[in-house]
Amino acid sequence: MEILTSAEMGRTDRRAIAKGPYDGYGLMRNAGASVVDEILARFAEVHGVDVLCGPGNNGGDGYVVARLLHERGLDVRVFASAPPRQGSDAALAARDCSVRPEPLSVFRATRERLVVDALFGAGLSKEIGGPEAEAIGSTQAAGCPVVAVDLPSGVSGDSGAILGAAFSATLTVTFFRAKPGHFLYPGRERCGAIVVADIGIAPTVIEGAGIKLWENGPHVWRSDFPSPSSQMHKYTRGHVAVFSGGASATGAARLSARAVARIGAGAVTMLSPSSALLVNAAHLTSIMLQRADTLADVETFVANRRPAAALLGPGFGVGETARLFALFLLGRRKGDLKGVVLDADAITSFAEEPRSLLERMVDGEMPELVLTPHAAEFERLFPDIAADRSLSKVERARAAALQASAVVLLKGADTVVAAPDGRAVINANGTPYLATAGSGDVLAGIIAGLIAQSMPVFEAAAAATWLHAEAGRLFGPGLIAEDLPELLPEVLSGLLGAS
Ligand SMILES: NC(=O)C1=CN([C@@H]2O[C@H](COP(=O)(O)OP(=O)(O)OC[C@H]3O[C@@H](n4cnc5c(N)ncnc54)[C@H](O)[C@@H]3O)[C@@H](O)[C@H]2O)[C@@H](O)CC1
Ligand SMILES: Nc1ncnc2c1ncn2[C@@H]1O[C@H](COP(=O)(O)OP(=O)(O)O)[C@@H](O)[C@H]1O
Ligand SMILES: [K+]
Repeated sequence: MEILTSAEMGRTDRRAIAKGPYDGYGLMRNAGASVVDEILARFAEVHGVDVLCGPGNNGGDGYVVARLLHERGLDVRVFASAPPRQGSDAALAARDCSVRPEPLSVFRATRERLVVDALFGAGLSKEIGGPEAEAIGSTQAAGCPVVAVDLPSGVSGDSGAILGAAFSATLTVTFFRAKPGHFLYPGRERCGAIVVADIGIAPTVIEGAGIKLWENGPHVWRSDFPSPSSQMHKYTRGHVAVFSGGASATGAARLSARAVARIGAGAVTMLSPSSALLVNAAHLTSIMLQRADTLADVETFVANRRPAAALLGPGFGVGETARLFALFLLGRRKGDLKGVVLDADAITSFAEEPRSLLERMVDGEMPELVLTPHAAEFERLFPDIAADRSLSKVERARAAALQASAVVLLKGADTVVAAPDGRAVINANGTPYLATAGSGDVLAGIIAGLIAQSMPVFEAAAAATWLHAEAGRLFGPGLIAEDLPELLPEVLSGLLGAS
């Protein structure tokens, strides 16, 4: 499913109205009716409803909700912060609603009554204050159920930021397509359950509109997902080089290597410094081991063994060696090395001089780069982008992807994956159980393993994020990073259809 910004949704509404069959008020009636359907289905025991209406079209939806619930015999009160603009669709909706509005300033929430929040939706343009903020405070104190129309008022639809104050909804009913603020924190935790209602806008209305943001899921990348063909051998199935850290830091790379293998790459070689060879040898079985202390060692390995993808960073150590190895790998030809995943220490190694990485020479023949920073690593590599508080997480990841000519996977509970061409996904199937040491190392391994199997890099990073989160959810409480690669076969069976 596409995710639309407020501006894109506004354009979509206008196109839909121009195309018909519904005019603006028709869409508003459909929107209100869809909210009412959800209320009746989910809050059957509620008899009293307070509908809070703002001055715009979001308030207009509220008047429709109030009218329909009143016609159903519910005890409905309407509280309006300001009257709708004369001649607007909202004014028509208010006219047709026989429940007389009271001023918002007299509204006091009570535990028994449902609150319908129709103060602001896509049009929220400044911080909430005054009677609107008091209404939010009163509702929160009462602890009553809240159904938000389109978005919980106070949540920015574009960034998920809280503008002053915001409702915490039990249920949010949005229209046609979700907005970034439904998926990005902190907005996401204010939405409660999210329903995307069909209000009679044909999906074809957004064709050609250049929408480049999606909720992450198989629909984004399933058609590029690799499966082995009968003619393949282990090296054509994808060979990945994973770089190990020193003797006391080998576990991270082994987690990555295990994930590379489990996601279906045919062969994995661990490149290990001499100091860690014995530790790695004691722990590796199907994964091959190769000594690599110097750049010359890496050059020889790459020239002779031609891995399809390389992963550098987990447990590797921060410093000159990481920079040297990374820039060497990125200087190969795509025909030899499809992609390079730089994670963790490999990202931090460029903190002092990000330009040597970000402004490296790039042409279409060079390996693709995937960067997988968490928020702190992101700030080290992209301090200016991180400091710009006006940017949403999607915009930050996109700006970084453009600057680095790389796919950027910005981690967190709402991981965003962005490509230099502007395509981006927000991930929504995660679980806090993924916040465990080594979990990111597994994710990086899954990406490298998919790239080695010829999956395009943006799709590989998006798929890896989703699969990693599915594995985390499948295990649930007690999850440690070691569990994640072992859950991939089950997740893959679900995705590909067990045979
Ligand atoms: N035809 C359409 O365009 C449709 C629009 N729909 C609804 O329309 C909504 C968008 O409507 P609008 O663009 O009118 O926007 P809103 O109704 O979200 O808000 C706009 C109004 O609020 C004021 N405002 C914004 N922030 C404020 C603040 N912090 N304090 C006080 N006043 C503030 C603005 O000056 C403006 O008067 C959507 O969220 C959706 O609920 C639906 O009815 C479906 C069809
Ligand atoms: N609260 C959360 N909800 C969902 N996913 C999370 C949460 N916290 C972390 N994650 C995910 O867990 C992984 C942690 O990776 P990272 O920060 O690199 O940890 P490590 O370096 O220990 O492996 C990332 O994929 C991240 O998106
Ligand atoms: K609202």
